Amino acid sequence: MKITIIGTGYVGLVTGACLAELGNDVFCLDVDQRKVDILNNGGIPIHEPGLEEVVERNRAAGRLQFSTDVAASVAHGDIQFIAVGTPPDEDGSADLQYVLAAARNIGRYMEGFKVVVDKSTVPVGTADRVKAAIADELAQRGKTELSFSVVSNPEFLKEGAAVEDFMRPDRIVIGHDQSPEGLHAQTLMKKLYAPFNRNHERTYWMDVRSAEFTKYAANAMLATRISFMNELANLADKVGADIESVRHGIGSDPRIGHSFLYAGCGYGGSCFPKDVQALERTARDYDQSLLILRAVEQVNDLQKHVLGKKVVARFGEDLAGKHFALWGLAFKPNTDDMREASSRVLIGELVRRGATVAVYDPVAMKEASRVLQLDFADDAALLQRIRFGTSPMDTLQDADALAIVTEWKAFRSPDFERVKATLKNPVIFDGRNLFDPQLMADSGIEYYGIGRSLLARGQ
Ligand SMILES: NC(=O)C1=CN([C@@H]2O[C@H](COP(=O)(O)OP(=O)(O)OC[C@H]3O[C@@H](n4cnc5c(N)ncnc54)[C@H](O)[C@@H]3O)[C@@H](O)[C@H]2O)C=CC1
Ligand SMILES: O=C(O)[C@H]1O[C@H](OP(=O)(O)OP(=O)(O)OC[C@H]2O[C@@H](n3ccc(=O)[nH]c3=O)[C@H](O)[C@@H]2O)[C@H](O)[C@@H](O)[C@@H]1O
Repeated sequence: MKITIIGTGYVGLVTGACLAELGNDVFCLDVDQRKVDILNNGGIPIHEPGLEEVVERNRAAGRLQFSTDVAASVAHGDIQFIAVGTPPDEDGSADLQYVLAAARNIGRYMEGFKVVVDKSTVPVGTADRVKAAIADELAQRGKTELSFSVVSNPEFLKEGAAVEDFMRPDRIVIGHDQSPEGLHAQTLMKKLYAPFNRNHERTYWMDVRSAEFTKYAANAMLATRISFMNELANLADKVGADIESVRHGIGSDPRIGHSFLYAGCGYGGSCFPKDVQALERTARDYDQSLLILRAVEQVNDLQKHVLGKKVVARFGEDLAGKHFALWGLAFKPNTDDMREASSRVLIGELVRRGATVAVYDPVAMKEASRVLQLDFADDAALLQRIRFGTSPMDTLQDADALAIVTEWKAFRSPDFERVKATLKNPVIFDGRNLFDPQLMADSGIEYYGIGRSLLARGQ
């Protein structure tokens, strides 16, 4: 099938590459000439495991092309995926300017029937606005006889496992209407997704608004589980319980399940923070408040300070003259994405209190350097307090303590004797609960996890 993907970011590039891998003829459009140049020169603008190979293979086979040519992109695909960003506006709502610009472009150039698929995460009712934008452009061209259908097909992939998630989806949610165009769109979407599930056992067909809502409901539920566990972990620290034991204890109930119950130093990324906010904003537009989600957001904002608080409790408010090692910068492992990463909050807190830090991340160093320059644009002196290390061990030199923010595999089994010998004080603040507190105690390391009180072990 001939497919156009509008927006070649995380979602657009993965969607385009994976659909090309299944034999489709895919045209990826982006307004960012730099991105398109990188892709056309055999590079890849993001770090995503396995993606480069899929892109390269399909580009070489002529099934995947990248361009900034809007007219050609509209002419190419019978199905036009909109996968542009929907960042938060100042009031927390999703900023739809990129989605609507993409829609207008389709209306401006289309010459035959198109299925327009909203893959971006968009508030309930956006499909109607996309439809109106396209219809408006067609009216301006005097081409109202041209027909199209707008379908909602939200994406559930996770960064760091995006190719795998796209190729082996738990579910495919498709919202369409019951008009003749909507039913034709359903037929085309069925054909497109047939290789993922021949009998469509994983596809959930629904109306457009429910599909749009499903995406926010999923992210809000996942964020809720995390904030719930984080709040309990903070209490576990006080009452002397171990949140890891509690996690196993509750996760074994199939009604609860084991996934997404890891306490830590807060959730980050481009989606949970913005989607929780956007759903709250939608509720407000309808004079309803989502009390739970407001709490989820507040708990997360506080949780990003939890490591900083533990550092202050151990070393005091004034950290001048103190030096810390920090492992992990990206918001999660296997990505270089720094959006809303907890590391940024901790680094800010340490350097503002006068400390210096040496940081290391297996893949996010370049992106971190770019982002931290923006974070400290108003106070370049603070930026001088950050050193980018060459390895995890390198950061430990002269450090008073180690803080871990991202659970990269490479951090899971360090040589603890060496860690202890290199640090000035054998102190670890572990924001992702990588280590066993008992093992740490036995190794003579002063260990601060999240909700892993040693009291629980009678220490
Ligand atoms: N990143 C993720 O893991 C996931 C993201 N989503 C959602 O997917 C959407 C896209 O997210 P990302 O891929 O992360 O964003 P991104 O920021 O990585 O990529 C968006 C791309 O769209 C391009 N763009 C903007 N306006 C354009 C236009 N008019 N025409 C062509 N290209 C245009 C930008 O230059 C950029 O390259 C968002 O709504 C997000 O919430 C959904 C599931 C997972
Ligand atoms: O809409 C989106 O963009 C995507 O958002 C999340 O994916 P992503 O943000 O890539 O990463 P997650 O693995 O969900 O992690 C998000 C954050 O939660 C944190 N987290 C995750 C799980 C957990 O148990 N505890 C926890 O603190 C992670 O450290 C990370 O900071 C969802 O998992 C995807 O299904 C969704 O498609």
